[in-house]
Amino acid sequence: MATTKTGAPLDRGTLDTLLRRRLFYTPSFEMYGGVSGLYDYGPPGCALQQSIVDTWRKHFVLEEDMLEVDCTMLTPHEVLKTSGHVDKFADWMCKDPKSGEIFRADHLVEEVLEARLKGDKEARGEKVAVEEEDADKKKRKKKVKDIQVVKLTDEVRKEYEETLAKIDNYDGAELGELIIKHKITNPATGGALEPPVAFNLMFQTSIGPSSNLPGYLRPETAQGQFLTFNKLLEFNNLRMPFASASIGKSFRNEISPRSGLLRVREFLMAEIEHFVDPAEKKHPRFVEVADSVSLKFLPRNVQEQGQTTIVEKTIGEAVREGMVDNETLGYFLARIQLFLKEIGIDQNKVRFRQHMPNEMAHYATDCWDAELLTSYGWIECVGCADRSAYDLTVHSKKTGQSLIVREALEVPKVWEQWDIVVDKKWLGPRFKKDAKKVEEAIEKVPQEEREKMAATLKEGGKITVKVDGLGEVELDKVTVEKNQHTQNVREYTPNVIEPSFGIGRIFYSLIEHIYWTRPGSELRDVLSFPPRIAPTKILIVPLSSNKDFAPLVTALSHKIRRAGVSNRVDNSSTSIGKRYSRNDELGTPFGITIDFQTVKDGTVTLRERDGMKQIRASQEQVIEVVKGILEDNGTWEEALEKYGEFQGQELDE
Ligand SMILES: Nc1ncnc2c1ncn2[C@@H]1O[C@H](COP(=O)(O)OP(=O)(O)OP(=O)(O)O)[C@@H](O)[C@H]1O
Repeated sequence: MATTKTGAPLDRGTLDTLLRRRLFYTPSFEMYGGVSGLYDYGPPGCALQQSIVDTWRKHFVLEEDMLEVDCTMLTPHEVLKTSGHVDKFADWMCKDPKSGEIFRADHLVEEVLEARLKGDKEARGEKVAVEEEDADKKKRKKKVKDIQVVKLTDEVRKEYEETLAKIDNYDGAELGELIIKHKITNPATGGALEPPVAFNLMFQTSIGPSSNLPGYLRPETAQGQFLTFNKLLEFNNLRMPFASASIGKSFRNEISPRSGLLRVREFLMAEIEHFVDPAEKKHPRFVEVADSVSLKFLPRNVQEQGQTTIVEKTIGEAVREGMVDNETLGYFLARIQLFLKEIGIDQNKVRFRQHMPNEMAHYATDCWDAELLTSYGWIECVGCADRSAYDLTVHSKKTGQSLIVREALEVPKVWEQWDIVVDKKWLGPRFKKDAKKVEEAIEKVPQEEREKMAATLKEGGKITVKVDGLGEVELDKVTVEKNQHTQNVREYTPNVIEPSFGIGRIFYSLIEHIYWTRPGSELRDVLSFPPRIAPTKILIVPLSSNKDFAPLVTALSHKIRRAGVSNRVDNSSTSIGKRYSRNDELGTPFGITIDFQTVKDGTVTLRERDGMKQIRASQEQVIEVVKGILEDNGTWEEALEKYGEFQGQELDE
C-alpha cells in the first residue's frame, strides 16, 4: 500500500484534488472536454519543474562539463526511418470489436492478472491492501466482470506471478498467446479481443506547404544529438569522451494515457548522450562513486526467475562482478541516484531494474531503469542504456557521411601482413560488373590462406578465390607479398551511454514522496519539498490588514527578491494560520510575518514549514538564514540555536 512520508496511507484522491486546486497542473483544453494525456502546468507547477530542470542542469551539464544542445522537435521521416522508429517505435494494442474499446495489450494482461491475484488473496482470507484508485479505474472496476474473488491453484498463482515479473519482455505474438491462454477479455464487458497489433507511437505531420516532406514530432531528443555529433566533436577540440545533453519536449501518441502525469502524450525530457571509446568504457570519475554509492538493484536473472527481490550493493561491486556492464554505465547509474536524492526523492522508494533481453533494443548491450515507487506501483522515471555504436553507424551509412573519431596513436602500430595486389587494369575488364564482388572476396581471404597463395605463385601455380555467385575464379595478374604496415591514426565509431529522464514522471513521484498530512484539529496537507526545489521559497504575511503593514510588506518583498529569493505575499483577510496552511499545500518552506513589533523595530518572525517553529530577527538576518539554507551554507537547526525559538502567538492554529 502506498504511504506518505509519515507512514500513513496515501490518499491519492485528496492529493490529486490538492494539486489541481493549487494549480500545480490541470487537464488541457478542459473547457472543450479535455484530451486525455495532455496537461497544462500552473504557476507552482512551472516553478517546480524549473527547479528540477535547474538542479538537473547543475548536476549533469555543469558538473560534468557536457555540451548542451537544443534541437528541433520536428523531425523528417528519413531520420526516424533510419533510426528504426518508423518501423519499430510501437506498442501492442488490442481491440474489442464489439465496443470499439482499445487496450494496450501488456497493460491489460498486467491489470487482469494482478486483479485475479488480488481476488485469490481475498478468497483465501488474506488481507488485501486497499489501493487508491484513480476515478477512471474505479468506474471501470464497478463494471469489471473479470475481477472476482476466486481461489487460484498454487500452480496458476505461480504462473501469474512469473508472467507479471516478466511483463515488459513479451512481444505481440506472446501477449496474444497470454490473452488466449488466460482467457483475458474486455474487463468491463467480457467481450472477446482481437489479437494484438503494433501501433506506432509517433505523431505524423508534413513539413512545408507542399506536404512532400513527411515528418514526425520527435519521440525523444536523442536523434538531434546524434546528428550534431561531428560538430560537437569539433567544438570539443576533437577530445573524447564527451557528452551532449538536451532538455526539451517529446511526443508519443500513447494508446491509453492514464495515471495522470505518468503517461502523457507530450512531456519534457532531459537526455544525455555520452560518447565513449568502445575499447575503453572506463570513467575517470568512477572512483568518486564506486564505494560511496549503494544502489538497490533488480537484476535480469532475478526477474527471469519470476522474482522481484532487491540486491543492494555499491556500484563498484556491481561493475566488478559484471552485473552492470561497464564503468561509464555504472557511473551514470550512481549519478542518477544522487540527482534523485538531491531533489528530495525518498531513497527507500528507488530501485534500478535491469531490462530483460527482449525488452532491450537489439543493439543495446545493457540497460537499467531507475524506477520510483508511487501509488501506481514502480514507475520507470529514468532509462539508462548502453546503445553501442548503433545510432551513429546507421545515420552514417544512410547519409554516406562518416561519424567517427580519428585518434593519433601515441605509439604507431607496426605489423607485417600478406597483401594480395591485383592489377586493376586486368580486374575491371575481366569481371566487369562483378569486379567489386571479386575485390570484396579477395579482401576476405585470411592471412594463412594468403601465405599459401604466395607459395603457390612462387612455384609457378595458379591461385583462385571463391566469389558469391561466380564460384572459384582464377586470379591472373596478381602478386601476394609480405609487407610491413604502420598505423599512426586509429579510427572508431563511439559507443553511446544514454541516461534519459522523464521530468514529468519525476515531478509527480517527488510530490507523492514528500506529501503528508499534519495531524491537528483539522488535517492539513503539506508538501515538504527541499527548500531549494520548492516552487516559492518565502511567504510574506502581514498580521492583519492594518495600513501600517502595507509599505513594509512591499519593501521586504523587494529586498528578498533583490537577494535572489522568490517570495509571494498573502495579504488576504483570512487568519494567519489559514494562510500558512494554504502555503504548506504549496510546499513553501518559509513564512515571514510582519506585525506591530516590525513597525517598531523592523524585526520579523520566520516560520519553518515542517516543524512550524519560529525565530525572531532583523529582516537582513532572516534573509541571510534563508539564503544560507538555499545555498547549503547553513541549516534551520543552526538558525534556531543562534536566534532561539520565538514563542509568539500560536499563529498556526
Ligand atoms: N508517455 C510518457 N509520459 C511521460 N513520461 C514518459 C512517457 N514515455 C516515456 N517517458 C519518460 O521518458 C523516459 C525515457 O523514455 P523511454 O523511451 O526509455 O521510456 P519507455 O521505456 O518507452 O517508457 P514506458 O515503457 O513506461 O512507456 C522514461 O524513463 C520516462 O520517464
